[in-house]
Amino acid sequence: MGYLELHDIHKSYYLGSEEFKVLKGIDLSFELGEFVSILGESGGGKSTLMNIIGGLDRNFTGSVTVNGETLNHRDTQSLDRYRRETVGYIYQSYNLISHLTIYENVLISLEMTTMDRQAKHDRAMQLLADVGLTEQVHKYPNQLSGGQKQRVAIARALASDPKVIIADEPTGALDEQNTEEVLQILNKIAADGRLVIAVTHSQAVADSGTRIVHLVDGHLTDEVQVRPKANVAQPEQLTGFRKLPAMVAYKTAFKHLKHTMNWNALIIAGTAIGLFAVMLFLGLGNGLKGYINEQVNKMVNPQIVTVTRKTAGQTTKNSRASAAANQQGGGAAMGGGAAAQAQAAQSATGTTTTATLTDAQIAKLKKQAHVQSVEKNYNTSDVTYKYGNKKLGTAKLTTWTSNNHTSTIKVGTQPGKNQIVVDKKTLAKTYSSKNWRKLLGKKITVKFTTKNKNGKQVTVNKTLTVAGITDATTGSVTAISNATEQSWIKQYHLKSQPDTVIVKATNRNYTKSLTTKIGKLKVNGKKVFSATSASSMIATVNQYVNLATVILAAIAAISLVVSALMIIVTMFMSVSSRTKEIGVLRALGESKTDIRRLFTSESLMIGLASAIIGTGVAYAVAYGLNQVLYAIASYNLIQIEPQNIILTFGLALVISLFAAWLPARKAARLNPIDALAAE
Ligand SMILES: Nc1ncnc2c1ncn2[C@@H]1O[C@H](COP(=O)(O)OP(=O)(O)OP(=O)(O)O)[C@@H](O)[C@H]1O
Repeated sequence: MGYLELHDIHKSYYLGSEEFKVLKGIDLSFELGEFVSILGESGGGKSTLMNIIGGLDRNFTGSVTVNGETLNHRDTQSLDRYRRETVGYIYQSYNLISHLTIYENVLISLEMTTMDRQAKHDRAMQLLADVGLTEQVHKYPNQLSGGQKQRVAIARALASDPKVIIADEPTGALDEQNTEEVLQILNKIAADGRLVIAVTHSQAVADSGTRIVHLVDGHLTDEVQVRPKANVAQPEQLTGFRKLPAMVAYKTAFKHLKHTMNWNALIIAGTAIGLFAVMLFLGLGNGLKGYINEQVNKMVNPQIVTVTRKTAGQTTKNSRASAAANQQGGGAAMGGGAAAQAQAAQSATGTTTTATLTDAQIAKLKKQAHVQSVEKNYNTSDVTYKYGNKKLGTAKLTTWTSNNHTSTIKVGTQPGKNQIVVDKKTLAKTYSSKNWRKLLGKKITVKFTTKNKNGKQVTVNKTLTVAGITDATTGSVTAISNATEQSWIKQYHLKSQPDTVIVKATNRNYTKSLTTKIGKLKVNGKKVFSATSASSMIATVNQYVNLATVILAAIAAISLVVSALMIIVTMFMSVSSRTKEIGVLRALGESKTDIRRLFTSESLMIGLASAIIGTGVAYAVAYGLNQVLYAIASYNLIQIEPQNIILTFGLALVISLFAAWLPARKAARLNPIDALAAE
């Protein structure tokens, strides 16, 4: 029984429904130690037979037996294994991988063995030394002569220590001297106990082997035993085998990426620009939100919820603001969102009514979860202020609460008992437009008319010390302390119910939920409170900023579609320019998965490089822009956050995987024979 046997092999090609019989019943047996030449005319079916022996062709009838076991041609995996473990190929046109050095060309075959790193290196170097190429190991194939290339191919074929070497016209492209050298090497390989099967139409080449088989018109016609085969004991298998590790595919992909860097650099740059733009817009969105937050929180306390009564229809007619307004027939000069809430609707008759909050309602607010404090806030419109005989102006008077930011006090402090803070623009500047600061510490009189709790008209006329001068961007703030207010209520028997209460949350994180909750609170089945807070305002503004950010980032992301198309084109170009390489790798025993991984990982590397560059540029541009914008806004307006980076890398990953999908699939599905035949 031979080491390798062919039994009744038939093979036909079809052009449409027309059948062309190429092999018409081949029976042949080979022994280890033989160098068999299959001699025949061009078109006689020699290469077809070699592809069947080498496990590249699956569409034939008959069987191939190796070492007593019949090859299962229907099972791709066992064919991959057969090529990986048993067969080594030498081609007429060398078929070296052009972007790998000759050392790497040999190593790629060793990567599917279980040898350790050092052993693989030593074997590759030894094999290259055996074919006289020690000096050339770091050269690329295009830097070698034809004879040298064929010797690299021989070293590669021998690398994984296969039992069978298939050589398809191994000397077809060589001159006489190189032909002689290659034939000597092939003879030595057979003499070492392997089986060498060579296809040739050269009688001279055939004569240098141990046996010649003639293939004519699909039949074996006659056999000539040139000399006896080498008689050596079957050498022990040098190594075990494994599937190609994923890392090797990544490394090979990286080498190819480097090799074609000029073109790939453009693709990477294009994709990086798209990713950079997405990231910058997201960073700008973050920055704007942060800036708005900061600005609003500078003006108002973020823990505060301002609560008033819900509708004018439910008002009581006893508030001081309404009394004053009724008497004097004027609207109050109101400032700030909270104060605006305090003013109820003006009726058609021109009277203003303001709703007040009862003690029971205030108690209900105090009971809510996450409430730290509840302060009464009194607002009185049309209050007249005088310094001596000099009238400073008429303005609303309010009580100082936690909602007033101390940063609004330009000079002085917040008011204590019998003290007042006055607004710079409406009052202090009347005192002196230049030396308005000098009003600080002066005593001024405060006068207004209102109805007391018995409905009687009273005039409040008090002298207070100016403790501070305010300048708030939200509007004019002239305020007394709650202690002063309470003493007036006592002295003049004024109503003690406030028109506004200031609810302070235990933590700014609760402000928004507390605002919503208070707005929904019911007394006697009716919603009674109207609640506003800076947090809910900020949330609304943030919603708009988010919307704008997403739209801008999405527009930028459109450019990524172009990037994806560019990567697809590159990958398709890569597949077609590497078709032969795909055939070689399959012949070496790489599986479809290995080939798919090769292209997918190259595309992923393009995506990854783009994301890294895009992120780097985004950070650099953000830094530069922030330097410029800081001068205007005193804030870093572009803030790239970790989740933006994650999103960008995610996008790059999706794009590159998507772009690689079709080309990698095409590459993996290539028939190894067609791939090897590619020009
Ligand atoms: N994929 C194919 N489809 C159709 N016909 C094919 C195909 N491959 C080979 N043939 C035909 O099969 C026959 C045998 O081809 P094969 O390549 O095996 O011959 P060969 O003996 O190796 O020739 P050469 O010495 O010129 O390389 C030829 O007539 C060829 O035209």
